[in-house]
Amino acid sequence: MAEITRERILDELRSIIHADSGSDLVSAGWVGEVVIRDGHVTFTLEVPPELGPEMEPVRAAAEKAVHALPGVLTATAVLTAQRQGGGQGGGQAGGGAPEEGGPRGQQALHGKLALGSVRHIVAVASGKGGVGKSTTAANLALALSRLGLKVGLFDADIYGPSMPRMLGLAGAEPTTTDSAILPLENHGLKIMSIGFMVPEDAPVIWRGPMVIGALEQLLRDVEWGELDVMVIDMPPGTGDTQLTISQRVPLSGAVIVSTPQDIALLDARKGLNMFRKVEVPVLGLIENMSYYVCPNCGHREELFAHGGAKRTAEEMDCPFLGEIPLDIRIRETSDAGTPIVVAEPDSPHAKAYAAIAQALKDTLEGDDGQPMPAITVS
Ligand SMILES: Nc1ncnc2c1ncn2[C@@H]1O[C@H](COP(=O)(O)OP(=O)(O)OP(=O)(O)O)[C@@H](O)[C@H]1O
Repeated sequence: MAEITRERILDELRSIIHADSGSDLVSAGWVGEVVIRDGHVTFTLEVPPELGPEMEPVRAAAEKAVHALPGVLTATAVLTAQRQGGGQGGGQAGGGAPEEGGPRGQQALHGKLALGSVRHIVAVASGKGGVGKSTTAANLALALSRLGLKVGLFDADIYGPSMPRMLGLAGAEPTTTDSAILPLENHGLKIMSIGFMVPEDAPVIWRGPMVIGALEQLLRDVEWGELDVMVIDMPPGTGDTQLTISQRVPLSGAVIVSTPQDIALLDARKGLNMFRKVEVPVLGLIENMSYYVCPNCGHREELFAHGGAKRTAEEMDCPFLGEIPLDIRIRETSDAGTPIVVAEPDSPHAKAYAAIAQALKDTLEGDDGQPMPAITVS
């Protein structure tokens, strides 16, 4: 089978001419990201915003041309609007404040999404993958629900959406009406995940603008109804995608999950700085896999220099929300689709999540117990 390369695709796109300007797509500088994976090609066309509406036929022609290349199994072209001043660019969250319009991938995304009937939106984030962010997000959402709040959980972890499995909804599909997608419901939560919409192996080929477009569409089109809190399980890391979500979604604040090890804490600091840069309040740090208690003898072992997150929180002048032990029941219950907060509500682990949920609720509602208005950042 012929090898598909970026060059081969660009060559093909040079044959597509935009009639008005007489320029081909590559020379015009409109071809953005090109992702090739096992014969599946996805690319973005980043065009000046004023051309947007008339570019659909060009997009379709480009998609068809690339699809026709030998060895290409599927081709997807995504149209997105250039930021002011050019179509190319990029940058990482750590690389300075985003300029007007932000880094690549958020060009068409000025302003915040309006999620009118959702009172507070809280992002659960981590500087790196595998620290237990999704497990924490699920249990925290469930613990908030057990405090009497109406809670939604939005799984934005496009690189590995785990909520369908973790919340007992693997294989489920959301219902759609003419104008909206209805969230699924289980364990008292309203749940939406990118994992309900795409085949399991698809998310990894989505990058930058594609990710943002898909997430925006989901957030906008899902009929959440009235919610006290929406918990967003963020994609791990601190790159453009995370930054754009933080800028586009009217977050009340963010919670950062870290393990106690130094390296994870370094990443947690990056996460903290990312949210601060875009003026999203960091509501606190949670230390996951903090310690281990032997179920037989009750001996407590601090495997990874427990307490690192608390120290980091102090150093970075951010609240410390609490610690969750490393325990096989936390993993087993999540794997089985009924997280520990629901499966074993009286266990010390469920109580640890409950305490964090209470602290979070208090912060969101203000010290006097009165609901405070959602913080939005313009
Ligand atoms: N406190 C804990 N005790 C035991 N196992 C845990 C705990 N927290 C998470 N795990 C397990 O660790 C693994 C990774 O957790 P999880 O998927 O929540 O991480 P994550 O940070 O969301 O990862 P990613 O963002 O990379 O998808 C899972 O198998 C989960 O069950």
